[in-house]
Amino acid sequence: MSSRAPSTSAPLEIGETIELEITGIAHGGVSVARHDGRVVFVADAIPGERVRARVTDARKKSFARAAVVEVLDASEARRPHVWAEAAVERAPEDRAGGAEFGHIALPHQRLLKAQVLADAMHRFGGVELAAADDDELGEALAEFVEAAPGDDEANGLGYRTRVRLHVDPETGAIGPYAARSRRVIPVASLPLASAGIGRIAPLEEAMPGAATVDLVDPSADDPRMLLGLAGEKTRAGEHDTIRELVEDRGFLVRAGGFWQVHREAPAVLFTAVRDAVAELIDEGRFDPAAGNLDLYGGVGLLAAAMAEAAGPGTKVTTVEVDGGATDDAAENLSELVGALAVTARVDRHLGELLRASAPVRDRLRRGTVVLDPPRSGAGGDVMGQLAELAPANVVYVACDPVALARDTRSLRDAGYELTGLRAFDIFPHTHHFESLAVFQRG
Ligand SMILES: C[S@@+](CC[C@H](N)C(=O)[O-])C[C@H]1O[C@@H](n2cnc3c(N)ncnc32)[C@H](O)[C@@H]1O
Repeated sequence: MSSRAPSTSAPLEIGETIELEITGIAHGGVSVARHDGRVVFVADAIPGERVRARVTDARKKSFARAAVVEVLDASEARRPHVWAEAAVERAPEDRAGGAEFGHIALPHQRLLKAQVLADAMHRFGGVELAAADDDELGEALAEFVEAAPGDDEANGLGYRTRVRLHVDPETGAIGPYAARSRRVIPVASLPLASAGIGRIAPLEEAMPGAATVDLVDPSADDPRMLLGLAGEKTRAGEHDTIRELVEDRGFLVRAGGFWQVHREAPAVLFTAVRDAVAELIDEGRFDPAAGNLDLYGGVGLLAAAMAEAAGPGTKVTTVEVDGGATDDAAENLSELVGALAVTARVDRHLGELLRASAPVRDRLRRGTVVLDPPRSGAGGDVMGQLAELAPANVVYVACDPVALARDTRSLRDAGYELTGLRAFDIFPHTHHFESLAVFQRG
């Protein structure tokens, strides 16, 4: 027999306006409140506020969604939104998406991101961030998520070197989607975008027949616009190679391929991985001649960071599913004599390595794996393969804290210890951030 008490929640109607006390932050850029015992995820609020919010989704029994329409008691961290077209003064359905923390002071955004990471690690990873008491934990969390260079001075604006806009199929109008919807919102400006993108963004034009407009502003090339046509299968910019600079190291990248969106993010992550590997070297735990891997390697940025710490002869194989990116990785890593770029799905490649000879398996066991999976994380199957491969160290770069926490649980269950955790605010004014976790085999 079920021991669950019957729900006493009064039904909520979409469009209804309710008053809410905002009690916390959730993963995904929304705050948490309760209404008649039911959880409500609230957009455009800040924990500690009292707001009036319009119900935007009430289909689920367990929770509803709402968006702030009036702030009754404002948080001290509330600021005028950095993007007029995303502000609470607009109707929720007319607010541009992609800057869901733009109404929050930058240091407070970082505190909320640290709370999300700590909560995810506690709930899904079984890891507690250590502190003597709540005050000390609060102070540690406030400093935990590191700012990218220049962001405090620029209030976190003008950093995006990649922006995707969408085309309204009816009118041809161009703009971002509204939050949690596929409605195109025309906007007058893109405050998070770099100046180069600002110059070429066709915000006042119409492009009937196009589906997407990708704007790219490389650090060592001119900005460009890539049009995705409705119904077209090939990805725009698949064959167009551009040049990026990280410190003084050049990288070839496909214009439509993966590259971090924040101007400073490649250098931030390159340095963080280089430093993590340097620490492993100091501890005598890194073997440059071992079977080192850079999984989900893109154009080889993090393999290059590993070699920067351990020397150009470091053996490292970068594994990436996108053949164009691997071609660029081979070129980008060509001066590193120990580096190899392989086009493969990570699970298939690890499957092959698990069938390799005993000496190869031994080299892999002595190795370090850097992995930087997409938002969904590496997942149970790949983590199981990694556990079987049993490398000495794992350096995990993560863009989703919950996926990182789940994969952390898998590694801990396989006998790894989490020995380092950092986080980087490389997506100001959004809820996104990047983490770096270091694990050592026990
Ligand atoms: C977050 S990006 C990281 C890229 C690179 N480490 C960097 O810092 O530029 C993730 C990469 O994983 C690739 N990818 C996604 N799924 C994959 C899979 N199953 N196997 C191999 N690569 C995959 C994507 O094409 C993308 O280049």
